[in-house]
Amino acid sequence: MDKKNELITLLKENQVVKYGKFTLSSGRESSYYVDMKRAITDPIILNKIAELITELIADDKIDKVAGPALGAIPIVTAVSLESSIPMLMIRKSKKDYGTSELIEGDLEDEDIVVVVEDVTTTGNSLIKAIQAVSSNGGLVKRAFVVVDREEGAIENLKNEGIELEPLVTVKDFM
Ligand SMILES: O=P(O)(O)OC[C@H]1O[C@H](OP(=O)(O)OP(=O)(O)O)[C@H](O)[C@@H]1O
Ligand SMILES: O=C(O)c1cc(=O)[nH]c(=O)[nH]1
Repeated sequence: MDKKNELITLLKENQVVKYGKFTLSSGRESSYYVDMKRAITDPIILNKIAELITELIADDKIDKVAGPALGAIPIVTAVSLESSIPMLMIRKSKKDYGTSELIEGDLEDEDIVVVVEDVTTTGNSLIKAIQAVSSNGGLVKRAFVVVDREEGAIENLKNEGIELEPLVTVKDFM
C-alpha cells in the first residue's frame, strides 16, 4: 500500500469523521466534522503525514515549513523533524506583549516557504497564514492540507495565486 492509502486507512480506523450538527470556523453549519485534532495527536498518523509531506517537497529547495495555530503546529513540527527544515509557527493574531510576534521562528527576507494546514473548508485560515508569511518577506512556494473538505478552499487559494495540494479529501475516507 502506498503512503496516501496508508493515511486514508489510518484516518478511517481512527474514526476521525464525526456526524452530528457542527459549527465550523467559518461560521458554516455542517452535518459532519473531520476531527483532525484527534488525528494529529496520534503519533502514527502524525508520522505518516510528516513522511508524505517530506517526500512531496524532497526535490524543492525549501527554507522554512510554516503552519497556522493550532492544528498545523504539530504537523509542521513533525515535518521539520523529518526533513530537518526549520519551522515557523503562525499565530491567529499578534501577541500584544513580549516580543509581539505574529510569526514565531526565524523568517528571513525571500525565504522559500511551504505552508501546511490540517483541514480546509473555505481555506481562509490558510490564506491568512500565507498573507502573514508574504507580508513578512517570505515567498510561499507550496501549500499542503492533510484533508480538504472540497468546499471552496482550492478555488479560494487559486484566487490568491496559490495551488492548494490536499494529501487526501473527505471523499477518500467517508
Ligand atoms: O478553511 P477554513 O474555513 O479556514 O477552516 C479550517 C480551519 O478551521 C480549523 O481551525 P480552527 O479555526 O478551529 O482553530 P484551531 O486550529 O485553533 O482549533 C482548522 O484547523 C483550520 O485552520
Ligand atoms: O471548517 C472547520 O472549522 C473544520 C472543519 C472540519 O471538518 N474539521 C475541523 O477541524 N475544522
